[in-house]
Amino acid sequence: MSELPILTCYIDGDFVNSDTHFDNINPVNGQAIAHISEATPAMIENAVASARAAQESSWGKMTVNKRCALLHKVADRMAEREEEFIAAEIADTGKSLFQVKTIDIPRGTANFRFFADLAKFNSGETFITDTPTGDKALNYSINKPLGVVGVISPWNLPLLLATWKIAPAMACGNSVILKPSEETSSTAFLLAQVMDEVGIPKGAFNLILGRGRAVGDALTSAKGIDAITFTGASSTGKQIMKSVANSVKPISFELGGKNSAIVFADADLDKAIKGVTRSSFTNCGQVCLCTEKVYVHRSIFEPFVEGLKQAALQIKIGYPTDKDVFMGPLVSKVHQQKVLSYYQLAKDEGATFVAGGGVPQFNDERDMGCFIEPTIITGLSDNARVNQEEVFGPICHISVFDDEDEVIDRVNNTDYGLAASVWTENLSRAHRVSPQLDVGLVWVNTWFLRDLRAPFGGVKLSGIGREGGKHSLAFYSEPINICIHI
Ligand SMILES: NC(=O)c1ccc[n+]([C@@H]2O[C@H](COP(=O)([O-])OP(=O)(O)OC[C@H]3O[C@@H](n4cnc5c(N)ncnc54)[C@H](O)[C@@H]3O)[C@@H](O)[C@H]2O)c1
Ligand SMILES: O=C/C=C/C=C(\O)C(=O)O
Repeated sequence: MSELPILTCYIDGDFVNSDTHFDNINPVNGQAIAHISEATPAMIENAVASARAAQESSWGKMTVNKRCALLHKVADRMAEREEEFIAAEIADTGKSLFQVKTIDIPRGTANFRFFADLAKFNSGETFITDTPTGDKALNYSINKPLGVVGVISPWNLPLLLATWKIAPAMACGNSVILKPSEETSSTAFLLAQVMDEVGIPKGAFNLILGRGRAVGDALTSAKGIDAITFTGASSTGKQIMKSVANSVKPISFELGGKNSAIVFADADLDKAIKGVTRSSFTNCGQVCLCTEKVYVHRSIFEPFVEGLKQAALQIKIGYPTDKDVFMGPLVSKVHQQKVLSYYQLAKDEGATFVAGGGVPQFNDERDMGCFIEPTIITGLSDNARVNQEEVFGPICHISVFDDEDEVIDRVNNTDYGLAASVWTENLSRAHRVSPQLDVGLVWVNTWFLRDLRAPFGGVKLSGIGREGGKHSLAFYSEPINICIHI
């Protein structure tokens, strides 16, 4: 084995290596930066047994105040090790230092702090009941943990999305087994170190590393898993549904999207151009909320297209830690080839390329990486494959529209239903249009502005259920109603 570090699993309070490894690749230059130890079936079984034991004793029986105090300590320790988390997230994903410092890592700690506070208010309901015989009964409910929760997270916002599930699950008294994406194991491994350093009881948090089909599938089909919370592609969600079907357990799905931005004639044009630049190209377009379809009113179509083109051409692509870099590489060679295949499909479908369409040349090690140009296209129908399928890369298609009802119908013409953004200075229009969009999240004159108390999730192929605030507490709890005849 080379001198590269080995990222191991964390099971029953121990860091456990296996004899199966695969390389962790830096997408900036295609170089291996670590070996990942892939969990074996026996290790997964041990993780489930350990999680069950902890949930039935040390962790599940701990008072909510003590549990939440420990989760605040996790956040404290993550903050102390912030620089390591930043470096690890960049090494795995290639995303810009700006984004990692302002979004990914701060939300990792914020997720723990938010739910460590909120879980103390995870209260039940009480009813005084008039009985048919004229006396009374007291109905009250209490919230119990689900038990052992399998957490499966994606590679695009690795720490943010893993802790968005782990924090409420653990705050509600569940034990968790985290299976992060095989592309991005590093911050999950650091999180396991933090859990260990803080003294989270063994088994309350377990980490199993490895590939989706092998390890993820084993986790979802394992006996002793009481619920699955998953964020990832809709196609994977379908696989997981089949895998858990025989056991009938709660599932929380945050899946794919094919999100639109609508720019009305009365929009603030500069604000809309800046906003759609962010919503199309942030994280190299690898955010489930990113805009891949832009609908612009005919009266401002030309100036908008030109403005977005200039904004795209000014995007600095390069090393994640270089000054002013907005876009690093895509997460992997496989994903780069997938996105480039959609660029080719757009060409084949007859799109006009307003900007981008290829791979930037650096004439250095970065040419071995997974870089790609931010791309703007026009001229395709709404039913073109590029306009129906999720690309999950830095590309958007701009279409012209004439009236409100038309554009609402066109935005809803998709099997997905995650997010949309509406750009208008007309208050009535904002409130009239937003509820008509078949999505879970609408932003007006902004994008990806988050309140952790708000419901987060999608409809149709974009998911099942909501995360955030009381919605997370509800998913990770089992309400029990108790009726006392007075
Ligand atoms: N709705 C949201 O909040 C949200 C957030 C981020 C990403 N996503 C979606 O995720 C996708 C990109 O992420 P990705 O490529 O990591 O998704 P993915 O579905 O390929 O993988 C997600 C996770 O599932 C695991 N996995 C893969 N196959 C599995 C199986 N058969 N059983 C169990 N686990 C399995 C992977 O190892 C990974 O940990 C995009 O479609 C994006 O839209 C959605
Ligand atoms: O790529 C998808 C991003 C999801 C973001 C969140 O779930 C969040 O901000 O809580």
